[in-house]
Amino acid sequence: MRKKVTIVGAGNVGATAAHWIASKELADVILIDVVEGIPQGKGLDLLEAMPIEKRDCHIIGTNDYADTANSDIVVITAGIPRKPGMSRDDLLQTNYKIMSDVVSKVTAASPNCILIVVSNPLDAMAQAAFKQAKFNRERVIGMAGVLDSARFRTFIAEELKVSVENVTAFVLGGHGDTMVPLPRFSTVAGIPITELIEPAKLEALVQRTRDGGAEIVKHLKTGSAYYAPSAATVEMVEAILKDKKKILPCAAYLQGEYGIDGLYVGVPCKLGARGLEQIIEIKLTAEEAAALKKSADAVKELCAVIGV
Ligand SMILES: NC(=O)C1=CN([C@@H]2O[C@H](COP(=O)(O)OP(=O)(O)OC[C@H]3O[C@@H](n4cnc5c(N)ncnc54)[C@H](O)[C@@H]3O)[C@@H](O)[C@H]2O)C=CC1
Ligand SMILES: O=C([O-])CC(=O)C(=O)O
Repeated sequence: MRKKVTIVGAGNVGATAAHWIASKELADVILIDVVEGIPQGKGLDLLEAMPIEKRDCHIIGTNDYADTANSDIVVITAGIPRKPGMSRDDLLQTNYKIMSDVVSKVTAASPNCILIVVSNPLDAMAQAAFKQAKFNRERVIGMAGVLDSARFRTFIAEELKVSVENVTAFVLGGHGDTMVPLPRFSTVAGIPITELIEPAKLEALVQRTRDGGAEIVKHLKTGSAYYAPSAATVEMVEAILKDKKKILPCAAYLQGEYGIDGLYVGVPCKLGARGLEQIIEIKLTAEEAAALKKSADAVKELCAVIGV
């Protein structure tokens, strides 16, 4: 039997994630939304692309959580995106209400699923989902670091005019202005980028990465990025479905790792069939550790506002 992935929120990120999943033939997809007609229309439209793409995935759109029953993975993209002039944190109260509603429904329908949280502000939403779902931390994971690292990799590849395939990068911390790109752990064909890009230029790439979401919002004006975010989400989905044991930067509930306790923050994680299978602790310099702490403190502040 094919695996079943539910995507909550049939908007830009949700529908595009469904597209990537189907194009890679990873699983059957249930697209669910509160708006009537949109998930049904997008789901059927995508299903009708399958003969052309030669992919046997079944896709349906629905407003009924009964259709999502016993999903292997549930991706939550429900919520409002930001507009120019807003920070992700401005979405906190609205998206917290939506997250609470969604988590109670998906966990009732799929008590054994793995939850991947995408809605912003990401780390606080992951924390809210974790507290409400009452799943163990292996089964509630937030998507941000894969996206932030992909942006950093893009900028490095463009700067050095090398294949994106040569570039690896790590971005830790919360998915906000205080995120922590780590040049020391970013490489081109195994060569640390600190050997290849001079410090001032590198700092500019780091800052562009931190502002990567806002850069897209400024162009789009009506919403935020969705191609790279959905591709990043689907890399996590694939790692879990295929039990790849892939190391990816994800938001995970820390219990003492990196000196942080009881909080979702982005760190290197191993993803496999059980979800979050391991948190990798790397030794940070004093400066990197201070930046990570500052980022975690910003997440903690947001969580305190909504009491999670
Ligand atoms: N973690 C990350 O790195 C990223 C997070 N995001 C976040 O993802 C979220 C979605 O972004 P977009 O898809 O661009 O927005 P969108 O507005 O295109 O889609 C959101 C969808 O959620 C639906 N929705 C609202 N309340 C719902 C509920 N209670 N149940 C089910 N569906 C509901 C809406 O009807 C809409 O179709 C935003 O919060 C955005 O900030 C976006 C990009 C990257
Ligand atoms: O910028 C936003 O609001 C959406 C997002 O999280 C991103 O693209 O990094």
